[in-house]
Amino acid sequence: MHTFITTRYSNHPEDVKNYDTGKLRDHFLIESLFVNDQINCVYTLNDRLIVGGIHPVSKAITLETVDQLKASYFLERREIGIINVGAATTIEVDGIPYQVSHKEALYIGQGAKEVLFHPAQSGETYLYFNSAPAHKHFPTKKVGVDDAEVVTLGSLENSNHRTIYKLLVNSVVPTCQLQMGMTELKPGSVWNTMPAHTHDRRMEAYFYFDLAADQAVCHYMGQAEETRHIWMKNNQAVISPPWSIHSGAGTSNYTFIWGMAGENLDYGDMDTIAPTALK
Ligand SMILES: O=C[C@H](O)[C@@H](O)CC(=O)C(=O)O
Ligand SMILES: [Zn+2]
Repeated sequence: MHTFITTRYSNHPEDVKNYDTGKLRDHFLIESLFVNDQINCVYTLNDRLIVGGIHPVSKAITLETVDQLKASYFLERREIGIINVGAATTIEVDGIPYQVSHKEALYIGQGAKEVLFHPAQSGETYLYFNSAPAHKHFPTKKVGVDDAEVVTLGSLENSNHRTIYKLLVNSVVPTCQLQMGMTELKPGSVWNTMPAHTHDRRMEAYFYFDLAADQAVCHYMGQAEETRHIWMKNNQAVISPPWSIHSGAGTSNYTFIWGMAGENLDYGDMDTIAPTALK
């Protein structure tokens, strides 16, 4: 057994108003994703997304089923999206090897029985994943940065100049409900997802990486008129309930992975909030 998983419950926004720093962090922050030869994950009851990290070092490790699923194998009733944030490696899906390089994604559809994560030949493998319930099979597909739908948003003047790589979105790969991508902040830009938004139809998880060890990101959550913040370090993730904004400002630039599950597959379905409307 090399998989460790904890459950996080859903939260009512009226309740979250009363959370202090520790309680906010306990409910929403995922501090430790990468442990040698382990899969570490969180099962959130927000759309039942599983958020996790895979770090094979001395041996190949499999995607094991977990008690939360009551399924004979992990992907029996689920789909998964994996993004490599470390050195190039091989992921085997029912015996078929996929080479996944740094910042490339692999979508694996419902029904794949054996998924094997190999350690990198050179360098270290860090794989970040999101998995959502799925009741239909779609083919496994590797998506590189060249296959992504790319948009550049913001400006250096507004400290939010960034490139959004939509990797696992329905124009690139068919999925049941999962959408994932990666946003890179340009040097000198620190704000992500500003103007902020909510999408009550879908929850979201953010994973911050490529952040220097001595720098931090202040992640904002909550309803627009009642925001809270969580200070985060490199390689940490945070859960955003459907009713919450999700935005951050770093003490330097960084990259992050966003992943969503819920009601529709329309990336553009967002209710934008003007910066002046935030409280
Ligand atoms: O619902 C979409 C997600 O929140 C992100 O794609 C937003 C983002 O990467 C950004 O604006 O920087
Ligand atoms: Zn969003």
